[in-house]
Amino acid sequence: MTINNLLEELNPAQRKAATTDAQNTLVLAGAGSGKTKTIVARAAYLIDKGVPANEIQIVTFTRRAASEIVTRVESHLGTQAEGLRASTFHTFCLSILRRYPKVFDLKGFNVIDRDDQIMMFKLLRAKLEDKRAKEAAAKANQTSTGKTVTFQRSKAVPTISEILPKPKELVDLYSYSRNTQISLKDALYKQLPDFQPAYEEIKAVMKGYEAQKQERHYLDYDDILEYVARYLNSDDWLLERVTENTKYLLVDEMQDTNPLQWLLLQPFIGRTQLFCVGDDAQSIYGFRGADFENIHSFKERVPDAEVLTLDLNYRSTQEILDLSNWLLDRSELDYKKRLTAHRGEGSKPVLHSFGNEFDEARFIVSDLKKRYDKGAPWHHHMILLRSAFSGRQVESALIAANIPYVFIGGTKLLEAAHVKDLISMLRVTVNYLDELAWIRFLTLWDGIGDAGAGKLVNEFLTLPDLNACIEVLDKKSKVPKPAIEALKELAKLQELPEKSIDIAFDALTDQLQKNYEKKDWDSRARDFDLIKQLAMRHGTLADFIEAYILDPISHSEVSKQDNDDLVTLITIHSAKGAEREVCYIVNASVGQYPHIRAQDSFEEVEEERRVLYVAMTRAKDELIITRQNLNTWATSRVDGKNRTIESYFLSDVPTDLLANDIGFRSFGRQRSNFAEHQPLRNKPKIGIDFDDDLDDRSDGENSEVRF
Ligand SMILES: Nc1ncnc2c1ncn2[C@@H]1O[C@H](COP(=O)(O)OP(=O)(O)OP(=O)(O)O)[C@@H](O)[C@H]1O
Repeated sequence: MTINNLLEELNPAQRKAATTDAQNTLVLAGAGSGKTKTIVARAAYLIDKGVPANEIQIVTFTRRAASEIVTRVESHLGTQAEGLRASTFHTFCLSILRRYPKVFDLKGFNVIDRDDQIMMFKLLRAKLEDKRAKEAAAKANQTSTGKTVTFQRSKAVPTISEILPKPKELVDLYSYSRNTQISLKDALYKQLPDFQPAYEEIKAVMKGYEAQKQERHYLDYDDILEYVARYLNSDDWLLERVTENTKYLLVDEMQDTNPLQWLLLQPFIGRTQLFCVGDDAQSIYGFRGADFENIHSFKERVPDAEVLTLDLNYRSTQEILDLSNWLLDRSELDYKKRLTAHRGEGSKPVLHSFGNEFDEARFIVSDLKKRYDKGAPWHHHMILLRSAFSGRQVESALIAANIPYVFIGGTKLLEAAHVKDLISMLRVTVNYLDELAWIRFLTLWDGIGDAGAGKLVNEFLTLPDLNACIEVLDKKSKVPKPAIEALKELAKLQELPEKSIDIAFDALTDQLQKNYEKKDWDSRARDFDLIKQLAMRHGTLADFIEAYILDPISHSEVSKQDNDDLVTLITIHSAKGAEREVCYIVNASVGQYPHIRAQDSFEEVEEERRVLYVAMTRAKDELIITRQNLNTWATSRVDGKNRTIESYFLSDVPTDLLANDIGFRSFGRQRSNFAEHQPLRNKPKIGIDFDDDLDDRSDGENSEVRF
């Protein structure tokens, strides 16, 4: 296909965007308005105009989106598109870190993932606990030897686990602080206000975490971005090198970028043509720090920026868009959006209410079956969920009814415990200083506990290489001989990742089977074939490990065959870009949209509105919304800033927007009184603590969380 054919496929607004001469452009693209098509056309247009493909960098949020864009450009331009780069923010930054290691003074680092971080925080908490216990004992000792003894009932000193957030929460807090570029104190205030009294302890743990990362040459996800962002902002040599290879930067899903990502994009302004595409109404990652302002203030932040809008929707019928538009219209935020359906009219959405989740699941299954019996394939149907957990009832109903389905949005394949066990064995062979991988690997074996593993690892850290560690293992540990032999073999074999997986699997299988005996080992074992398929795509073991630590692929992404006829069960956060003929939004009940936990914050409620909007706009022909336990519902109220906070988005949907007469009925079983269910935790007001707002890191040296 020629570029002219491709451009002819676009509507005038899309064409204007794809062929713009503006130095910087923001394309505000409504749901289903052809965002991907426009980015593909933009890249193809630039290449056709003579821009070398390798001067164009496309940045997306998922590896899947990146490879889809490249494949589509290649299908239009063939070899002319060779060298076009599309990657996630993290992979883009990692390639810069790898290319200019001297600039960052980062020879030989290891990327650690969330699980590794959680493990580190666990260990650090334990260390702090130990220290406090020792201090308390020393104090008690002092008192008992003192001259005056007062017989007072002393209050028990709270333990660290009582006063500190859980390791997972600490990881999220740490990451939030870095991604939003706010101080730890502010992040704590926003994310975990109940833990503010433990600020000093939290700070100590975080400092310990950073010291340990440095010592062990670990980089976490946020380091990867922050190193590159800070150095690009301060090292002109680096900026020149990077921008001479990146004359055009195309950014997808701009609404999901956060302040750290903005910091990364900033130095490109003026040196690179920026072409950013996004939809503010689909911004649903605020909880991870995504910042609306990256879109709303684009024009002020980027000189001479041209802002274009795409609002002709190709996906859905007008009735589906009418309901989606209504939902946005009710917001006090101005999304300046009114989607119009290119396809014209169709059928109105329906809203069904049920007494409980079992009836709701039964309805969905029977509705699916009816449609299938009438000739609709399973893959025309998508069931949208709030969270993986909230889908359990529907999932078991699908299983019981023998309906084939794929689940997207659950645990990622490379995050599953048994897979990480195997990867830990491979990781130590890539880098023998990888303490976390050693601990995971060693504690897999019978007879090796945390303490024993810790001792061995401390010794490994003083040794010159992997072979020396293997010798120590052989002499001093309970790791069985075959596993030690396997490690030796793996040490020599770094360029055949799929073979390495076989060797590691053979060495570990008996022990893993034992460890996962009661946890569905047979289905877990099948995952290793999938891992091999992934590994085959990589030239070295190190490459494979790094790629999938950065962006763990989901189980279904690997196992799904294109010709499988399956219903899609998906979390809304995974459903961006997805579309199906028939979509079910499950459990759109009171307390779910907006979620009850969000109901005392205007910003969070608005994000919830956008979650529901993303879900609605996935449907092409039919939108079926189901809910439970509808008895009474609270109406809107007003927050401190006189903004309306809605307590239930669907409390008064105009009946003419729906096909059925929903009639608010109460349902027999499980009656609930909504008023009793509102927790309304007293979150403190959000504001900046200027005392803590250090902003003196212009030298690019320090890529750490601010205290
Ligand atoms: N100009 C066009 N002519 C015909 N179909 C189009 C055109 N532009 C987009 N489409 C179709 O509209 C649908 C939505 O496009 P696309 O997936 O690119 O939208 P999107 O803006 O990325 O959507 P969302 O942000 O909601 O995921 C696709 O099926 C696409 O082929």
